[in-house]
Amino acid sequence: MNSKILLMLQLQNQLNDATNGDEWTKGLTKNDKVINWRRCIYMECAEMIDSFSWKHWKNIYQEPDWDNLQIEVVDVWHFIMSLAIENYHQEMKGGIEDIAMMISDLEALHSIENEGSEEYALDNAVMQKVEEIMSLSLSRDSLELNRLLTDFFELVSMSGLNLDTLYRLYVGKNILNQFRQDNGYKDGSYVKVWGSEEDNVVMKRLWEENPDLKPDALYKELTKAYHAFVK
Ligand SMILES: O=c1ccn([C@H]2C[C@H](O)[C@@H](COP(=O)(O)OP(=O)(O)OP(=O)(O)O)O2)c(=O)[nH]1
Repeated sequence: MNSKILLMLQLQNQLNDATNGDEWTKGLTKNDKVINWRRCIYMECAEMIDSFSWKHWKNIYQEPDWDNLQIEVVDVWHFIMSLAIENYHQEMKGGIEDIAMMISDLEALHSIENEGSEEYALDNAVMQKVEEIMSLSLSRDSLELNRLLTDFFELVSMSGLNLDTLYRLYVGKNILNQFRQDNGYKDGSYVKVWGSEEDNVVMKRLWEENPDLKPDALYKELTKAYHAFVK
């Protein structure tokens, strides 16, 4: 079984427990808000498309924002794992280990494990892949989890990521999401821009500057950086 996949699923489960309460797999948060992971996926997909200058009438020569695309890919990954955990729970197919095992057998995972992609695909090909993920999540048919995961891993590769870089960015964003929840994200008191930078950018920099940092230490660094700007 792929250990990185298992760890990411465990971290996602913990983040969702902390954000939504322990019973989130039933489809409701502890505040009785309906959870719709498919909607989360297609809305993040729309944000992904915005990383490209897709409007044929505006800023037509602007280069794609690949850094932003990668962050959105990682956001969608949070939601795809959540949907998989919910689906396995609701259809009594098993728990996190079972999902990790199923994912470990996917051909598309092997291709991002082996070849480290550092190349970006052509803009239109990436947008088409994003739209495939969008249409699978918009569909009212029963969930095609294998297809969704396969399309997602293909997108990972097309965005210049591989399993190692996805893993590292995912752990960083997961910690930031937890940090946001602990600092008033739900009630709106959280401040997203720290000085002149967005929290996502600060997290990415701290994480990239210190490759040996452990997730707990990243959380502490975020706390320091936040309190330097936000009292
Ligand atoms: O139950 C939840 C709810 C959210 N998320 C994560 C997924 C994603 O990483 C992030 C999305 O939250 P939001 O849309 O508020 O933030 P964002 O898209 O990261 O904001 P921005 O792009 O402005 O940084 O929160 C979860 O993991 N579980």
